Amino acid sequence: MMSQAFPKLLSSQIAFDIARTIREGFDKHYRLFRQASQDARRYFERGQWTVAQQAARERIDYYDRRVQECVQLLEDEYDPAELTDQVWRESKLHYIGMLSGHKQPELAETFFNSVSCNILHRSYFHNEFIFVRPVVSTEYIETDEPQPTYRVYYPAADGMHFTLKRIVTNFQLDAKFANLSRDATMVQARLQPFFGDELAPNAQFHVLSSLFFRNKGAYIVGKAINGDNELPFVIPILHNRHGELVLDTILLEKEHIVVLFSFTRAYFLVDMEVPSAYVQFLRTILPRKPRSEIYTILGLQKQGKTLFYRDYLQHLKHSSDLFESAPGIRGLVMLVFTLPSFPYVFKVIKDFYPAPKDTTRAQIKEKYLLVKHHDRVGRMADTLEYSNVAFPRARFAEELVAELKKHAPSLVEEDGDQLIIRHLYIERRMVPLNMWLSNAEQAGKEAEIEHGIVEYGNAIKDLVAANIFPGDMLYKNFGVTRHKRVVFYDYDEIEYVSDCVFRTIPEPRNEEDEMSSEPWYPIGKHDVFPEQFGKFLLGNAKIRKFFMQHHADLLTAAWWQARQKRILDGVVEDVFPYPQSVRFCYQSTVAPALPSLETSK
Ligand SMILES: Nc1ncnc2c1ncn2[C@@H]1O[C@H](COP(=O)(O)OP(=O)(O)OP(=O)(O)O)[C@@H](O)[C@H]1O
Repeated sequence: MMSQAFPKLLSSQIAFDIARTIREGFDKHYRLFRQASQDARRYFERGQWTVAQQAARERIDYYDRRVQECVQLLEDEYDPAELTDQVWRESKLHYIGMLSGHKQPELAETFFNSVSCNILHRSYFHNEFIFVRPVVSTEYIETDEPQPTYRVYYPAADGMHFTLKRIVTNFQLDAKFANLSRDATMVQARLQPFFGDELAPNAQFHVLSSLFFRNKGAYIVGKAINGDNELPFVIPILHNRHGELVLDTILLEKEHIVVLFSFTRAYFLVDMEVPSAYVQFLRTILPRKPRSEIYTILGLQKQGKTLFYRDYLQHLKHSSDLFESAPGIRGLVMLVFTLPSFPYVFKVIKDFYPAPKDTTRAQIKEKYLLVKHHDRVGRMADTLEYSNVAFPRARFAEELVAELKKHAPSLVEEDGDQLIIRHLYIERRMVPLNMWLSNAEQAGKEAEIEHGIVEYGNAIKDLVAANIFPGDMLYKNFGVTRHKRVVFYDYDEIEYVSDCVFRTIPEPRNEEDEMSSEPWYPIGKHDVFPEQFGKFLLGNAKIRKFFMQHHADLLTAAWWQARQKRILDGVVEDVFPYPQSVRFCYQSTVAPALPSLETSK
């Protein structure tokens, strides 16, 4: 039904000017956002890894900066008294008009919300002033640029080998391939079971026109079609140790592709004129991934956050279960709750922390921000940060309300039938590793215990490669994902590996030292004694067995010191977002002909 307040005429010049200022603010944002992806390509071509990492980090803040700039412009220009409800209502309508023919209308709408909500007080949030739902359709938006969103190739007409090479050369990377023909042969061999000996008349490849850049890789994303079958694929392009390009593998397993786009990784840099078209394409290869997560992994995290919130509100409407404390050991600094029917957890920073925690809310927020900006290497969960979230009070278990009021009174407010939480983080729910291990133990599943421990050690090693020391390494601080990967989620004690001092415990000087229950030697603020990790981690005999078999090195200061030295030497480590076993250079038949990427740092 049309709102009664819908204006017949748009009469306010201010409303028009505000809409134009916001649109110009958004267009500037998106221009810079695309520029970052174009720069990423150049850094990749030249192998400038440190610069690339830095630029990827900086891009995360572009959005908030542009919103702030825009808010500032409007606040400088107008008296708050001029910004009446009528003006905002008209601004929104002008804005809708300005988005006709726009290539990123959904993002521009979100930008409007960000700016207007920044200026308006919360109690003024009103459906008529912001975009609660998308108004402008993103269906069938076509790019005006010479290259379409995806290119189509026909191997039956052009030959499979030629087509595969063409797919790669069409990206026109300004760097030499070591031996593209050899790599294309490997790709062709992996695709052989899909295409068989005779191609169907409709055999084709659809390949997204822009490369996906992240860390030291560039990824070709597409799908193969043959008859009624579709096969999504991703081809990572890397540098070998001579700085030449190689196709490292072709990922065809659904699980490998899903994990590549996981919420535990840094965002990709992809140059897209029409992002919604990329999202639509990616949904065909990742059908279970919500659109919110796809936008996020493409670096459009504000859009991801907006869509997530819409999904969440809809879920809330269509469910009836209660929010309750998350299963597992309660945190000392975070109060964690969940809605069983919804696969996420909500984390609130408590007001008080018992010893030995020595931190503040500001420091904890800083650590979460650090993780947001850092390469999460597939081992740290991404978090969405929200302010002033209104929950229906009736959906909260009484014990949970009591816990919230007890542990975070400053953040919780009851307002009629709503419970408002002033600040929280939302992240994907996992099975806490301590629970996973004890479930496996009870069920007598040794292989699962082994898997959990191997993954746990690998998670720590990947984090270390990314210069992250988890601080608190207890199993309860790690979770197991749907894909049975172990991921870290407790960030309040995180440190950079480069800032730590890894030490061996000194030999006791005398009998008194030996008998002392407290350390007799001085301990610095950043000192870490890896020999002591065993005390907390190896109480269980089965866990101990597997740990010592696979990760005994984690218990020696020497291992940590060696890793730290590489970081201080400026080495950017390779962390592969797929198993080593699928890499072409691991295929014994061709291994001698390929350069070893293990050493290509
Ligand atoms: N993403 C998640 N999925 C499932 N459970 C989670 C998740 N994050 C946290 N939890 C649960 O909440 C508990 C506390 O979370 P977290 O470790 O983040 O809090 P904390 O206060 O920082 O903990 P600590 O006292 O170890 O510092 C975990 O032990 C786990 O049981």
